Amino acid sequence: MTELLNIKNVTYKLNLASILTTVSCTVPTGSIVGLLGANGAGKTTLMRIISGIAQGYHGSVAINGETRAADRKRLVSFSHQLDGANNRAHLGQIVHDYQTLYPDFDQSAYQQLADFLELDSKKRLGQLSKGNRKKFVIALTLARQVPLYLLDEPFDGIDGMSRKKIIASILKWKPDDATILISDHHVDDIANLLDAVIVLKDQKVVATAQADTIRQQGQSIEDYYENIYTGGEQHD
Ligand SMILES: Nc1ncnc2c1ncn2[C@@H]1O[C@H](COP(=O)(O)OP(=O)(O)OP(=O)(O)O)[C@@H](O)[C@H]1O
Repeated sequence: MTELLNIKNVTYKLNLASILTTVSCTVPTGSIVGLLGANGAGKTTLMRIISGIAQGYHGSVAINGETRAADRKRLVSFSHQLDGANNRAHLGQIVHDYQTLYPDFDQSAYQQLADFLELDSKKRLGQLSKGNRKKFVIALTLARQVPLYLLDEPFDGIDGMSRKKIIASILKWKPDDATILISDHHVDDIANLLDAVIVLKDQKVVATAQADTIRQQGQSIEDYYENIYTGGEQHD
């Protein structure tokens, strides 16, 4: 399997505080990889670095061999939470803005996802419930046609049935060569989706494993994560 993402010795500080220390890992093309870790472990920060948003780190990040942040930005769709977006804007307007901003935005893919997730484009952003806002973010993120998707806690605040629906939408939509890095606190929610896991703890990657290897050892991914969380480092 070819490597889509290759992170080598990434170290990152913010206001003199260490956030990530010599983080190294790889993600194969076409895989769905869980980025697991407790609150504050650095998952969002690592995604911000991968996507080219966070600057000033040491080490290297390559997506399809591209290491410059400006080049990586074109190759990644990151699930921004629309924090800066105008709450009075209609969803249709925001979709239009995405089309203008991202030439790789696929309107028909968006429409399929939006229909499946029952999003109403006539609603204003501020009228959406927390869960529906998350669904909107997922549809916008997955509608871009890029090699790498970064989904940062896509299910936070979403009810169980909607979670199932979003997971179904990811599986239904996913082209074979699309690669997804997904973070979530509820490991059991995403366990069935995953081909591999990367665990962050104390600023470092403390474990990497193939999901099949974990299952062959008779463990659930949730148990594996709990063992790492309470124990030490483990690598395939
Ligand atoms: N702007 C900032 N200034 C200083 N420290 C920050 C800043 N943003 C994040 N941090 C710190 O960086 C660390 C990693 O944060 P990050 O949001 O990446 O973790 P996370 O694993 O995504 O956490 P969560 O699961 O709670 O979302 C935390 O200790 C956090 O307090």
